[in-house]
Amino acid sequence: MSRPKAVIIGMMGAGKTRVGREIAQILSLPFADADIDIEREVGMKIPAYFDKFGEPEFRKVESRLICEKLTSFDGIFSLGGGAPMTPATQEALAAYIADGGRVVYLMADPAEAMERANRGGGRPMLNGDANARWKKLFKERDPVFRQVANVHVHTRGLTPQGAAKKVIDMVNERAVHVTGTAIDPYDVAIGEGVMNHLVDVLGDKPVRIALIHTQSVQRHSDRARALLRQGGYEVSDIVIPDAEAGKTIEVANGIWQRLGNEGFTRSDAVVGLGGGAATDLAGFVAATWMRGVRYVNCPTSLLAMVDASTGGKTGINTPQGKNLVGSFYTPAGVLADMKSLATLPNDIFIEGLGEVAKSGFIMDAEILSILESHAAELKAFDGTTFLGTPLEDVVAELIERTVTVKAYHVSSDLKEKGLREFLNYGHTLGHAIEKLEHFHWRHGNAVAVGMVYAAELSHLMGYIDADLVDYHRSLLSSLGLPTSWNNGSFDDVLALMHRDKKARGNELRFVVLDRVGHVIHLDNPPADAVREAFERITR
Ligand SMILES: NC(=O)c1ccc[n+]([C@@H]2O[C@H](COP(=O)([O-])OP(=O)(O)OC[C@H]3O[C@@H](n4cnc5c(N)ncnc54)[C@H](O)[C@@H]3O)[C@@H](O)[C@H]2O)c1
Ligand SMILES: O=C(O)C(=O)C[C@@H](O)[C@H](O)[C@H](O)COP(=O)(O)O
Repeated sequence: MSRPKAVIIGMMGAGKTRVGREIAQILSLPFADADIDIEREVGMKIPAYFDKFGEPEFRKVESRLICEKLTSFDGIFSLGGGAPMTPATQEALAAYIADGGRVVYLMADPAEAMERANRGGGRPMLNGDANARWKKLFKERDPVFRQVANVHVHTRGLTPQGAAKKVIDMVNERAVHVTGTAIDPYDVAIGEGVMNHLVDVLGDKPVRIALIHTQSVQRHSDRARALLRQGGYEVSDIVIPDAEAGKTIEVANGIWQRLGNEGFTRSDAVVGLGGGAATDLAGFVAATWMRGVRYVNCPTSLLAMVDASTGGKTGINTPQGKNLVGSFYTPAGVLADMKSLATLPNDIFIEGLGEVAKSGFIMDAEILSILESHAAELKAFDGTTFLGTPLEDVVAELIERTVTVKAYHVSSDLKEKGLREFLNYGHTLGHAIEKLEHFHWRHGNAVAVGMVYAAELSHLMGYIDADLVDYHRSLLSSLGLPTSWNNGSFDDVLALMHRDKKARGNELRFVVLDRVGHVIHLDNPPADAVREAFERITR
């Protein structure tokens, strides 16, 4: 079955046909325009068809033709302005995206688009006061287009060739579209240079941007700040303490004070740049300032790319435990720029593999195969020589797959009522270890030990065999991750596991495997199994 390389949607006058043709030419692919195909099929011009049969009939023909083409045409396919408003077309586009397709929303400057739309003439939807009609349609269609497309390309000031090149770059990037109940859809873009989309993702509403980052990623924050200033924003550069020391109420309070003093309003925005601790804190500030402002994450560690920056869990630690205060608040976009990994130390890269392996264990067994096949190279990761090597593509695929697992769990359960809890595999013990180690143990390392613990518990409960427990140990240690911990008492661990967010009342709740790629809840397991599994990870 063929499918288009890209489908272009946008308002009348956005340049869908012109830019679409350019893209097709650059890529040596065929180009199709739905409006031209319709005219060919019905044997008359669209305005005449509208006059004779009316819009509903036109939409039926249009939708049928688009649905056919989405599974039979392998070029660049441009749709008519109103096409994505038809529910059947929306469903077909969603299926196309689910199959890896790229629906590109060409976002032209409204004045330029109106001018072009008027110039062309012959548009039945613009009869009467054309500009007023265009604006009205824009108001109706823009939110739908944003929802329907998984690639948003701003073209203001670009020539058709420039816009075509931008679309090609964005279509060739890896991206995971996060959508679902209670989520304003957004993309996680993965690739070298994706940070360049920062201004596009923030949009033109914010005047001020709080760029929140740690000192350790200064090289990347300098780049972000330059991009933001070029984009015309006033940038407040906010440096926070490194790692978990940044995830505190005192740090958040300091930032709230700055935002207040610097006149941040509800239409201003936050950019979180750094490891997971920085993006958790930045998201928390964005969620709480004026009860919520737009934010974009630029994760710079592997762990932040695959996990922390996506999904909308934001938060801080308290003396009582990890991530106990926070909110579910989704970003407007995530830019996982592979260039950031060039400065990432080896041990912090390896830590990130803990959450990657977790996603393999709970859902995508292909992740485990990739980890197995490349364990030695991954373990030897060296950021300074990494870019441009075959390993970069392996890592990009691991990021895309892991984010896809996360997006799946988050899409129907943003607020973690059930399904999302599966992402917490290994975290019940993991968080307890982090706390007892005063956060000197890295999160991904603690989760690795936590997964071995959960596997032992599952085995003791009869869900999995000893081989699968051994496989946890051998895979994780081949990547350089720890599989045991022996620096605290069972009673302390148990007390902390009772404070885990999955616990209910006095009952412990765990996430355990019943086979590779499949997880279940384990509620209130017998006390002796909980203790015995702990004994087994201390050896
Ligand atoms: N919100 C979520 O869903 C979620 C998911 C997973 C983890 N987390 C949180 O994320 C945190 C762990 O994230 P982490 O592992 O990234 O730790 P981290 O944020 O502490 O970063 C680790 C260290 O690496 C440095 N660093 C990051 N990127 C770098 C780069 N490119 N070059 C040089 N140094 C760099 C950081 O400054 C820090 O010193 C924990 O607080 C965890 O609770 C949140
Ligand atoms: O997104 C989720 O949901 C997760 O559980 C992902 C975890 O990998 C992540 O470590 C998260 O921060 C844990 O959240 P918490 O609610 O257990 O604090």
